[in-house]
Amino acid sequence: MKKSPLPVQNVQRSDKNVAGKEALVKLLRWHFGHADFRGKQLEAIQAVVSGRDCFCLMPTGGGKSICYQIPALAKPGIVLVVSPLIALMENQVMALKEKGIAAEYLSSTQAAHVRNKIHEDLDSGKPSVRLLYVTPELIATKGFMLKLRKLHSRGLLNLIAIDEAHCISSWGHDFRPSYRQLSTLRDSLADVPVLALTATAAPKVQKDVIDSLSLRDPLVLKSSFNRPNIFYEVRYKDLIDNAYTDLGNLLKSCGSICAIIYCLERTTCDDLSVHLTSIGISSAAYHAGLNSKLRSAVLDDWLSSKKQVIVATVAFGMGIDKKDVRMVCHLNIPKSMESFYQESGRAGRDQLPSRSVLYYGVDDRKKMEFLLRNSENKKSQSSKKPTSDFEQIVKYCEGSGCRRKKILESFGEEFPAQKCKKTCDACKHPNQVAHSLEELMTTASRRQNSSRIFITSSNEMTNEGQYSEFWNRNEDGSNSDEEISDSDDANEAAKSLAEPKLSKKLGLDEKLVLLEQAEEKYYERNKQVKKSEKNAISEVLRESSKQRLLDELTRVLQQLASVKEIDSQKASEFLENECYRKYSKAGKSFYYSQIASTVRWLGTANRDDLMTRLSSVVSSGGEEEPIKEPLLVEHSENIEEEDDGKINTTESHVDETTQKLVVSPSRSPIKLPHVPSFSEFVNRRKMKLNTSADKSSEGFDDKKPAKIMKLQ
Ligand SMILES: Nc1ncnc2c1ncn2[C@@H]1O[C@H](COP(=O)(O)OP(=O)(O)OP(=O)(O)O)[C@@H](O)[C@H]1O
Ligand SMILES: [Mg+2]
Repeated sequence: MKKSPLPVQNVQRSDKNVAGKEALVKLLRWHFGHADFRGKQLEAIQAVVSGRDCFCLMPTGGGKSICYQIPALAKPGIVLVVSPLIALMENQVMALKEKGIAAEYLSSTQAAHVRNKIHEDLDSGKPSVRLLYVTPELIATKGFMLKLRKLHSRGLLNLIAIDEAHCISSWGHDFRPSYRQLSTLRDSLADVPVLALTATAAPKVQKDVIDSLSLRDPLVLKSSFNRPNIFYEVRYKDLIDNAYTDLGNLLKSCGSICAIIYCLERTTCDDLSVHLTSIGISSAAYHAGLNSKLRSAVLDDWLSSKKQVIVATVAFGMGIDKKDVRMVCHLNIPKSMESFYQESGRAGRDQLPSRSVLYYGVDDRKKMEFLLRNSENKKSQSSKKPTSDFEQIVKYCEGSGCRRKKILESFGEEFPAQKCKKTCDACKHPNQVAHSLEELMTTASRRQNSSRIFITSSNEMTNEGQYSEFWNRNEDGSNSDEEISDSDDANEAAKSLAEPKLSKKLGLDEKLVLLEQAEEKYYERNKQVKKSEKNAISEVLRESSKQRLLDELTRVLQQLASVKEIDSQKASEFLENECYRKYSKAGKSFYYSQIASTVRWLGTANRDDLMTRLSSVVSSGGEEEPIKEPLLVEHSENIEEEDDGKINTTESHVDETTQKLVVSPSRSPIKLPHVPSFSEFVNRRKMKLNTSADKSSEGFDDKKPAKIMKLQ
């Protein structure tokens, strides 16, 4: 049953010009059912009720909303709340209405008659609304500003609250150009107190917010950003078999808890949600690729605990007030410590023990570096440094020592590790974490070369419009009247890397394909690039191919433990050189195809195959032989693609006296198992995608030669 609202009280004490605590606590208890104020809530409320500007920094879930909701009940007039998301406004207005508090929001998504009703109320002599939620875009319109001035002239504007105020700062992790226009509020409504609220802790953002809103001698309230009820943990993808399985097991071991899983890509959200559902965890995907109806249905199901786990991109969560989220997982590394703090902070808003688990992978790090570098290059005039912000979260994952300390110190807050009291994995299991990090470093150093691919590629793609949205919201978006985007920008960029839809765990193989596709797209759009350049095999591609061969060979040699004679480093160089010599003139597509074919051959090779093909790099156990020129032994089948697309089979052997490769037409049928060429591999995948119904076509179409392969 709804409570009847307490009449609006003028709680300002005439003697001290400070609102009385008792009256404010009474309002809090009556309307919200909380026993007392938390942290700095009371100070913030008293400041704004007495007419002073206030800048309020409180951690996620700290209770910032109360700081403007109570003033709306404590003083006559309207509290104007500026909020960045329609979903967030809806959520809060609904909750307030349920408590019997007269709150409304104005948005272009509402039916005209609803909006008209609110305007009528505002224009009336005595508006009933106490809290009016609006978007920054609406504030920027002349008509609405005129309305605000009128309200103000009638003494009806009590307070202007800017929620998620960090959105005004381009230093912040969630900059919204439309927030910039809020700087005009101070000029137009000079003596209305302004309350800026944020959970963003970076000092440069704080200063930017205060300056941009022209806050006058504001009371600056800062709470500690420590979230003692959250246990922080990092899991290393490179050291576990499958992150999906690991995550599934983790969730299962926790019982039917409420959780949020953040992924970088929409496709991953979909895939992971399907996986979790298949193992009996009720889950749903949420991202900007779903239509708004579906998204609100998913949100409702999750808020009402019909669904246990929501698998989402960063489009999800700002200001969502679900108290009992017990776990927030990041399946991919976030773009900054600020983003991580905000997102992980959605766990445990009820202050009960909760958990943050970040799955860190070297490949993910490279991908994120790639995206950030693109965005940084694109916005070269801007002074922000996404990549250096990113370093903080990389250190969080890759560094030893207390995780909590790292989070807090990145926000300029001193925190001795002893205070953590074993509430992070590094403090609770220091040896285990140190061991994992050691293993990770070994893996990472092996892969160092391949990281260059992404970095180089990102530089090449600087001008690509498709990547421009990654770091911040669209800076040209200001003309889209009240168009509040909750799209997951990172996702757009990632998506273009991730198509066609890939399997759950991206291997180097797929990544190279994606890179190749990205390169191809780039060349297509830059007609001035010469054809010859387009087809050249770059050093970067060669290095990455070597690495790819090395990875596969290492894996194969681990399986075939009896093969001790092959030096994988030399062997991978040998194999790469072989492909290069053969296809350097034909161009990178053929070269690449041959590399892929060799990798697949490695995957099927047995001891004898390896010993035969790699005989030149097999050590005899005594003195090491120098690597011979890669002209020697071919594996018995040698597929060459001719201009007409036919495949000629040749056989080769080494002439013992001359040590030269002798190639002769094949006399015998192919002996080794068929190794699909890269084109066959690609075409088969296309076929699979197109005719998924026809699951029976297992074999490859041998009549279709590799020539039809064209990367795009
Ligand atoms: N004084 C209080 N006592 C108990 N609970 C409170 C108090 N103040 C707020 N809360 C509760 O804390 C939760 C978080 O509040 P709120 O949504 O205002 O946090 P926030 O600081 O705005 O977080 P975010 O940064 O995520 O938006 C809510 O469920 C709210 O009811
Ligand atoms: Mg909030």
